[in-house]
Formats: sequence, C-alpha cells, structure tokens
Amino acid sequence: MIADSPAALPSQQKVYDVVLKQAALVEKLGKLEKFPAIPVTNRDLLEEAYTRCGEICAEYAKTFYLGTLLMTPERRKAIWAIYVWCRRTDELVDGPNAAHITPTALDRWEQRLEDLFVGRPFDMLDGALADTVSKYPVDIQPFRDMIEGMRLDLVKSRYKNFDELYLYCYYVAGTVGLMSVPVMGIAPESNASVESVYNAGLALGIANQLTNILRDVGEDAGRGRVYLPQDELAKFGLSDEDIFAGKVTNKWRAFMKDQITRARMFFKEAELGVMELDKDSRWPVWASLLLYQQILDSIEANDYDNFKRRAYVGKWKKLVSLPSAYVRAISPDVSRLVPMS
Ligand SMILES: CC(C)=CCC/C(C)=C/CC/C(C)=C/CC/C(C)=C/[C@@H]1[C@@H](COP(=O)(O)OP(=O)(O)O)[C@]1(C)CC/C=C(\C)CC/C=C(\C)CCC=C(C)C
Ligand SMILES: Nc1ncnc2c1ncn2[C@@H]1O[C@H](COP(=O)(O)OP(=O)(O)OP(=O)(O)O)[C@@H](O)[C@H]1O
Ligand SMILES: [Mn+2]
Repeated sequence: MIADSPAALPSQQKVYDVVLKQAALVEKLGKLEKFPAIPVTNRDLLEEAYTRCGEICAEYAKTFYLGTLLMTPERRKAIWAIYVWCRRTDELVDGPNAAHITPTALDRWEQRLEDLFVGRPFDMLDGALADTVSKYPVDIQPFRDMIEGMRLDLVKSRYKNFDELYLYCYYVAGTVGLMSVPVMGIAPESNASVESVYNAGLALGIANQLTNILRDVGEDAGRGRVYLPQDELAKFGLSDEDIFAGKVTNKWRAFMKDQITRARMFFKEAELGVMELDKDSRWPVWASLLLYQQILDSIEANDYDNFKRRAYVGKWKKLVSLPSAYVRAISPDVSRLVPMS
C-alpha cells in the first residue's frame, strides 16, 4: 500500500512523514561533514571501538555479520556501530537487566544519544557511532524513535489491530532501515526519488520484524506477550487462549497464511529499493533480504507450528543464498522504482 494514499492507515501516514523528512535532509546535507565528531588524536581508540563493534555483531548475529562482510570496509564499520547501538537499546528491555529498566533509564539512554550526536560520546562504543553519524547523512530521529519503541514495549503487551502493530514495527525495526539507507548510499545513476528508497528500507525493517514476530509466537507467549493483531485473531475465531494453548489447528493455519502473505508483501516492497542502492551495497542487502525471507518458508515447512518449533534457515541454505543474492544484485532487469514526478 502506498503510504500517502487515502487508504493508508494512520500509523503509515505518520511514519511516512518521517520518511519524507529523512529524504529532505539527505538531499540537503548530502555527504557533507556535519561536525568533526572525534578528535584526530583518538584515531587508534576509534579503530579499537569499531573492531569491538564488529566482534559484538559477530557474537550476537552471525548472519548479519556475514552480510556485513560483503560491504565495503568503511560501510561495514558504520553498520557495525549502528548494529551495536540498536542491540544495546534492545538489550535494555530484552536483556538480563530488563526487569530493572524504568522509563527514567530510557530517558538517560536518550540523553546519551543526544550527546553522541553532537560529538560528546559517553563510551567508546558510542564513540564509534558518533564518528559514523559525522561521516554519513544519518539523522537522529530514527534512533529516538527506536527508544520510543522500547518505551512502548515496557507498557504494552497486546496490539488491537495492524495499525498499532505497524507503528511498533516501525519503532523497533523500520527505524533500522532508515538508519541504514544513508550508509548504504543511493546509486548516483538512480532515477528513483530519495523518499522511495527510504520507503523501501523502511519496508525491509517492517518485513523483518513481522517475520520475527511470526517466528517467535511461542517464545513471546512464554513472556506473556502477544504481538499479533487482536482483531485479526478474532476474525479467524482465535484468541489469546489459543496462543497460550499452543495447538496448531486449521484455524491457526489459515490465520498464519494470512500473516505470512502480508509479511511477504512488505518484502516485495523492499525489493524495489535494492536496485536503487549504491552498487556495492546491493549484494549485502539482497543477501539479508533473501535470508530473512526464508524464515517464512521455514514456518510453512514446520506446518505453522511456531509455538514449539523455532523456524530457522540452515547454514547450507544460507550459503547457497549468497551467490543467488549476488546474481540478483548485478542483474539490471529487476523492476525499479519509478522516478519522482
Ligand atoms: C545490511 C543490514 C541487514 C543492515 C542492518 C544491520 C543492523 C543495523 C541491524 C540492527 C538490528 C537490531 C539489533 C535491531 C534492534 C531491534 C530489533 C531486535 C529488531 C529486530 C531485528 C532482529 O533481531 P533479533 O531476532 O535478534 O530479535 P530478538 O532476538 O527477537 O530480540 C529485527 C527483526 C529488525 C531488523 C531490521 C533490519 C535489519 C532492517 C534492514 C533494512 C535495511 C538494511 C535497509 C536496506 C535498504 C533498502 C533500500 C531495502
Ligand atoms: N540477514 C539478515 N537479515 C535481516 N535480519 C537478520 C539477518 N540475519 C540475522 N538477522 C536478525 O538478527 C537476529 C540475530 O541473529 P541470531 O543470533 O538470531 O541468529 P544468527 O546468528 O543470525 O544465525 P545462526 O546463529 O543460526 O547462524 C536474527 O534473529 C534476525 O532477527
Ligand atoms: Mn536474536
């Protein structure tokens, strides 16, 4: 669905406003340095910080890490720094200390974010991100919005409808798309509008998060959380009780088919943007898209049992996806986004 069409959900319109702002900013700033974030004397420390970011990424998410190895060295470091900030933000509400996290702690985390964006990082990992945001036209808003998503997660464990869920997905994952596009870069020869490329990045984040939610239904229920839209469950004659009971029934299969179809629509929307990215960034993004999309296939292969079985993509399948992503990244005949009118 086109985000600014009259049929769009209120959340989609709200998020599209952020997309427009990001696009306008990139057009204005280009690749100009915003401020010298890190004094040159600290170069060694900075390199050490980036290396540490890479190690953390490798430790937490092998597949992401694999994707980053396909990037140019400079972009790889930037994505590692962004990854680590996102991971640390997520850990505040999902990690071992999550029970002690208060809104005040999130406010403090946000203050640290504001500081690093003006070149005053709190620690070395913040320092890596401070350097990254001084080199690429990355805006602070998606970072603030991700923290907002964590605030929401502290107080909300049910979603009335897709509109509510969409906003949550934007906060925790669509934002990652908006943070990544300025690092990946848009191809100089692209005719697509900047906002359409941001929109595709946003769609990839939403698609990943919807997939993540569908994969983790059982795990989330174990924590008392149901991310699935309540009105859609009801439409299929299902409720929270069915989720806590964890039985795969025909009603559940029909519901899941619908949910998977929607997640695939967001992946399709994202695909349109990949060819508009800088040519060196297409392979890692295609690889990432193909790998994550296969989780949906794996849920189907598990006969929709996402209560007790964790859908995953095996090592062999992951490796096979890399050449196929490469072929797509270099083939020019993939449908492209329409240029700005
Ligand atoms: C190339 C590439 C994939 C770059 C992005 C790398 C990056 C900065 C990742 C950060 C991920 C992160 C830690 C986010 C925090 C919030 C969160 C946990 C979101 C979910 C990720 C998966 O985490 P996990 O399964 O570990 O979650 P739990 O264990 O359940 O807590 C998400 C599903 C979101 C991931 C979203 C993306 C990777 C967005 C990708 C979009 C782009 C790279 C834009 C590409 C551009 C175009 C034009 C298509
Ligand atoms: N290529 C990718 N594209 C998008 N998201 C990804 C990708 N790879 C991993 N992720 C996200 O990062 C999360 C962290 O990865 P996770 O630790 O769960 O598994 P992994 O390390 O990628 O895989 P494995 O340990 O099975 O090799 C994944 O659950 C997924 O949400
Ligand atoms: Mn994980």
